[in-house]
Order: sequence, then structure tokens, then C-alpha cells
Amino acid sequence: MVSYTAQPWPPIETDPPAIHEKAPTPGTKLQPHYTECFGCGDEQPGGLRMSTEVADSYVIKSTFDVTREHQGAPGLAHGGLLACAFDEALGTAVGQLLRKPAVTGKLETDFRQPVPVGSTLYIHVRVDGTSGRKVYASASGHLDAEDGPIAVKARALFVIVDMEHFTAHGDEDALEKLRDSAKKAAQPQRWDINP
Ligand SMILES: CCCCCCCC/C=C\CCCCCCCC(=O)SCCNC(=O)CCNC(=O)[C@H](O)C(C)(C)COP(=O)(O)OP(=O)(O)OC[C@H]1O[C@@H](n2cnc3c(N)ncnc32)[C@H](O)[C@@H]1OP(=O)(O)O
Repeated sequence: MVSYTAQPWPPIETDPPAIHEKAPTPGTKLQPHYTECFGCGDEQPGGLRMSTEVADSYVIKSTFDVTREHQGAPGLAHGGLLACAFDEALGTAVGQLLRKPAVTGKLETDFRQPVPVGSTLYIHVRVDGTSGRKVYASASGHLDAEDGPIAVKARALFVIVDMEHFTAHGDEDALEKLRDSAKKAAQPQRWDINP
């Protein structure tokens, strides 16, 4: 039988996350980490265009406005797109607070309430702990208000990678575009790449 409380979280013993000394401070509104990102980019037609800021105690707060383009059932958000929004918010929290490139290894979602078109999901993310290259983070999505009912919960494992992950598997032109925009950005992207 499937249970809401299948496992303790994090599932293994972890160290407290080491917030990087150059991590954006509480109150900072974050720029897209890459303009063509499907989750946060402002040059990605049809992207989710999520916006994110750092809150107190280094909780990351992202918002996702649900539109007709995001439907699964008539008038309701598609679960896969909601998972995408959580992947983005969780990954942003890990990348921005630890200042290390990381990729999603595992993402788990609990859909508790339907999310209607026209609503806004307020996603609060906490980085829970680390163990070597493994980073555990969790999130809750509140419907239509910061303290609205929780419609979706998610937990994820991210794995810290070196830059070769992107250079070996990614697109060199796109990486060059990312480097260019990072140079011009108001929030320069500095990554620690030796985990
Ligand atoms: C100029 C460039 C700048 C870039 C900067 C980026 C930072 C951006 C900052 C902020 C914004 C971010 C916003 C984005 C959000 C969206 C993120 C995504 O959607 S990422 C795309 C989807 N994910 C993938 O494509 C991963 C594909 N998988 C892999 O590449 C590999 O499997 C990888 C890296 C995850 C692990 O491979 P291995 O060979 O490096 O390492 P192994 O030894 O296999 O795993 C390490 C540890 O993790 C555990 N592990 C790995 N995957 C696991 C899993 N699925 N479940 C449980 N454990 C797992 C393993 O058991 C191992 O644990 P033990 O150290 O032995 O204790």
C-alpha cells in the first residue's frame, strides 16, 4: 500500500547544508540562471517563467502562475508540469545556496490537491542536508497565498557535478551564451566546481 510517510527525510544521515559565503542573501530576487531555461528563462517561449527570491533562514521562495498552457485535465494543471516547477525551484535552491553545479538525481512528488488554471503556486524550498556529493532538498507548494493550503509537496536528491557534466553532454553554443550572459548579469554566476 502506498503511504504518504514512506521514508524518513533525508533518507540517510546528512550534514547541515553549508551555505556558501557568496550565496545571495535573504531578500534577493534571483535572475534566471539561464535565459533559455524552461523553468525560469525569459527567452524561452512557452517556458514556466518562474520567479524566485531568497527568504529568511535561506528558504527559497518561487512562484508559478498556472495558465491554460499548463493544463492536463480541463482547467487543471498537468502533474508533470507541476513536477517540472518543483524541479526548478529545488534545483535553484541547491545551486544558488551552495553555489555548486548540481543535477537532479531523484524527484518525488505528492499531489495533494488539484491546482486550477489561474492560480499561483507559492513554492517554498529548504535544503535539508548533504552527504558528500548528495544534496537533499524538500518543498511545499501553497495555493494562491504564501500560507495557502498545500497542494503539492516534493523531495529531491541532487548530485553535485563538475563542469565537465555540461561540457561533455551539453551544447557548446548554449554554454557560450550562458557564459556571456553571466558576464553581463547583475548577479554574477560564480560556481565552486570542486566538490
Ligand atoms: C557553465 C555551466 C553552468 C551550469 C551551472 C548549473 C547550476 C545552476 C544553478 C541553479 C539552477 C538550477 C535549476 C535547474 C533545475 C533543474 C535541474 C535538472 O533538471 S538537471 C536535469 C535532470 N537530471 C539529469 O540529467 C541527471 C542525469 N544523471 C546523471 O548525470 C548521473 O546519474 C548523476 C550525475 C546524477 C550521478 O552520476 P555520477 O556517475 O556522477 O555519480 P554516482 O556515483 O552515480 O552517484 C553519486 C551518488 O548519488 C547517488 N545517486 C545518484 N542517483 C541516484 C538516484 N536516482 N537515487 C538515489 N541515489 C542516487 C549514488 O548512489 C551515489 O551515492 P554514493 O556516493 O555511492 O553514496
